Formats: sequence, C-alpha cells, structure tokens
Amino acid sequence: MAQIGVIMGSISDWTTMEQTCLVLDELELDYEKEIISAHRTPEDMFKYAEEARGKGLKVIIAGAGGAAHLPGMVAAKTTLPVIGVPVQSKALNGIDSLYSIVQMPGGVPVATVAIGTAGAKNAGILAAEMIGAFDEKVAERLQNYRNEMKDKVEGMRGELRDQ
Ligand SMILES: Nc1c(C(=O)O)ncn1[C@@H]1O[C@H](COP(=O)(O)O)[C@@H](O)[C@H]1O
Repeated sequence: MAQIGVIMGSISDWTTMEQTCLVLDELELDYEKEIISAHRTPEDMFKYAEEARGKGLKVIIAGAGGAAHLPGMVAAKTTLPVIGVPVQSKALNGIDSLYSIVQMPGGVPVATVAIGTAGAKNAGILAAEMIGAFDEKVAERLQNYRNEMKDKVEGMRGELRDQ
C-alpha cells in the first residue's frame, strides 16, 4: 500500500518529479503518482488532500512550477507533512516556483526543497527519512544509501589522485 503520494501540476513536471520516483524506487518505498492542479482541477486537489490520510498515505510530495500553489493548498487541507518541489520554470528559472512554495504563512508549513531535479531527488529522500523515523527497515536502507554515496566519494578521491 502506498505510503507516499507524489503529485505534480502537469505532465511537463514529470522529468523533474521522475527523480523523486527513482529514488523512492531505489529505497523500495511504495508510492502513488498523479497529476493534480490547484488551478486546473481544484476539486480533485481538495478531494486528494482530504482523502490522503484515510487511504494510508504518510507524506505527500507535491511538485509544481510558476505560480506553484499546489503544495501549499494541499498542505492547507491535510495534516500530513507536505514536501514541496519547485519545478524549474522557463520564464523565471524556478525562482517563481520556489517563492510560491516556500513563503507559507505561519501555521501551514510546506517543507520546501531546492529548485529542480536535485530538489526532487531530495524530496524523495526526505520522505523516506520521515517514514524511516518510525520504521527501522527503511532507516537501514537509508543508511546503506548513505554508505554507497560515501563509497562514490572514495572513488572520486582515487580518480583525482590519478589526474
Ligand atoms: N503550478 C501549477 C499548478 C498549481 O499550483 O496548481 N498547476 C499547474 N501548475 C504548473 O504550471 C506549469 C506549466 O504547466 P503546463 O506545462 O501544463 O502548461 C507546470 O510546471 C505546472 O506545475
């Protein structure tokens, strides 16, 4: 059963949000993915947020670009933690997305990651860490993920020495 909901405002966000899904796959976490827009499908957005906890989700990751109201509006309708991913927009390079997501009023937080693919990847890891706080098996997989990163840096050091 899905513990994480990955939603995005448009199919054009998928190249970014795919990074979230790839890391969730790597960490063997169950998730569902859907396109939902606060602007274009407001009723669906409210329904999704209202039903999220009841269907077993523990965290929602919401990616959107431009006037990125989706993460904040979902956060307004659920007490599940919401992680916002600012998608890099064409006109303003994602600064608009970042500011729209991060500047929430007090009382309704959205945990905001960096703009673009690195942020999307971190959103997946952050969601895993939230679940891993209560699930030792997930925490163990996260530790292995960290160890693999460390090994990669060791490899880079060797590579640099050979230059
Ligand atoms: N920011 C939002 C919301 C929302 O916040 O509800 N719905 C769609 N969008 C964003 O519009 C951008 C352009 O969308 P299109 O490529 O479909 O025109 C996307 O980055 C999407 O996340």
